[in-house]
Amino acid sequence: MYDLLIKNIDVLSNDTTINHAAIAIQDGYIKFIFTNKQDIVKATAESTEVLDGKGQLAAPGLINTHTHIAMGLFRNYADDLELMDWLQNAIWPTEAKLNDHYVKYGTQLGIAEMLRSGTTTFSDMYFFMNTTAEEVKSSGIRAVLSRGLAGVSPTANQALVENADLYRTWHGFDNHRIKVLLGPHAPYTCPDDYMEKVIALSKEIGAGIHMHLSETKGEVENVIKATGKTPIAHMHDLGLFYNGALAAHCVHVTPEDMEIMAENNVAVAHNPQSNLKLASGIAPVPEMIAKGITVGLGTDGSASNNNADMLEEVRLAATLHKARLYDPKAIPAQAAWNMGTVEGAKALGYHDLGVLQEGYRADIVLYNADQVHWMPRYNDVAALAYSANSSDANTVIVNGKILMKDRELLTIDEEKLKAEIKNAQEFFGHL
Ligand SMILES: N[C@@H](CCSC[C@H]1O[C@@H](n2cnc3c(=O)[nH]cnc32)[C@H](O)[C@@H]1O)C(=O)O
Ligand SMILES: [Zn+2]
Repeated sequence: MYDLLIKNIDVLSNDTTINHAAIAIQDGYIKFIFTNKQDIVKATAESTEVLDGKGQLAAPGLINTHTHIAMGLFRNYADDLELMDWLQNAIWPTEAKLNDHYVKYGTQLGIAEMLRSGTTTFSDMYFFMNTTAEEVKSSGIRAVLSRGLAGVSPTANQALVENADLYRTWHGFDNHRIKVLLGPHAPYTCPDDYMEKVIALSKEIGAGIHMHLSETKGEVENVIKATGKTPIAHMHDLGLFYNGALAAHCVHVTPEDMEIMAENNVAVAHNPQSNLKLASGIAPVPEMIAKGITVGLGTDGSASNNNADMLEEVRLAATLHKARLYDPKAIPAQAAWNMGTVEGAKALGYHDLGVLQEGYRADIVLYNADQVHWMPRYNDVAALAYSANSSDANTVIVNGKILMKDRELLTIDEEKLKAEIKNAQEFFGHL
């Protein structure tokens, strides 16, 4: 018996489209991809639920490797500032007014937006994370959660306790639909003695690391001034990478930094839109990939993007580096698509996610490909990277469960959500 069969469907598996296929899902995994008609007839009779995928393309769900998802609450709140000005003068004073109630609806807003645009996994760094975990649980999306840890904050030690609790409560939930990392925020908010506590806690409980690193020129210059080393080299010397890490941004990294990252399994969350908008720069992604570093894509928070649309990040990853290097082959469509899917999965420690293949986790997006901007259908990966709209995502499945069907969210009450976001806007007001 299969829990779900998607039939009459074109399936994007790695770089090829399998036409007229059927995907059989059992216990959250892709059990079979059938192409033989008789097999499909048989599987139809053996399935609890059958979806007709006519006119649609099944593709792996997008994987957002770096965000602060509840920051959707601050979308279009303070724009056109550079990182430190934006954080210190706009965002942090406003975040001081956050509580569980607002984070609940901010998280729901982000999850609704991600599901609607074909994202099935996100990696978050924020606070009030137990609330975020509850929203992940009830919405059915996949998430890797970390509690942002700022050593300079008055709640620095309490934050460590919260992150450890988050790990103990949620890590591994629902066959690893939820995982937990520690979230030391950044070099400029985490002094060395605090990083030592983070590393000790990581070793004690076995949790991995998610940190902003080498985001701006100013950050790198300040760390060099204080320690004589780049942020990557300094964190390496402190022992942060003893078991790999997920590093967000890595815009300003040297060839020596890249060697350290490659040798120590430091994966990168590349956030091209946020880096452009905060005027941080362009990360040397082709160079990092050439060194063997795993690079995934992220949106960063919706206050610095200003949306959670991963297809935009795929498109930017595919185009930005071409122009920077005057090389159309710098990041081909397939490489950008892989960064948005299977490479992102690897960066988050999932090795059976991000490709539609037997034995892989059933996180699947059905795109409505029967539209003029998809035609002609020479190359579906190129269509996704260069032509598709994220709203072409029609049906979304995570862990074998349908979370959006024909553009209707099945686990989120959108009308209530919109009303709550209006209330939040009134509460936070203007700067
Ligand atoms: N300071 C918080 C915890 C930090 S959560 C993660 C933080 O990252 C911030 N953030 C969002 N985008 C970026 C970015 O691009 N670089 C650095 N920090 C960011 C975000 O506003 C949030 O404050 C506390 O009181 O416990
Ligand atoms: Zn960030």
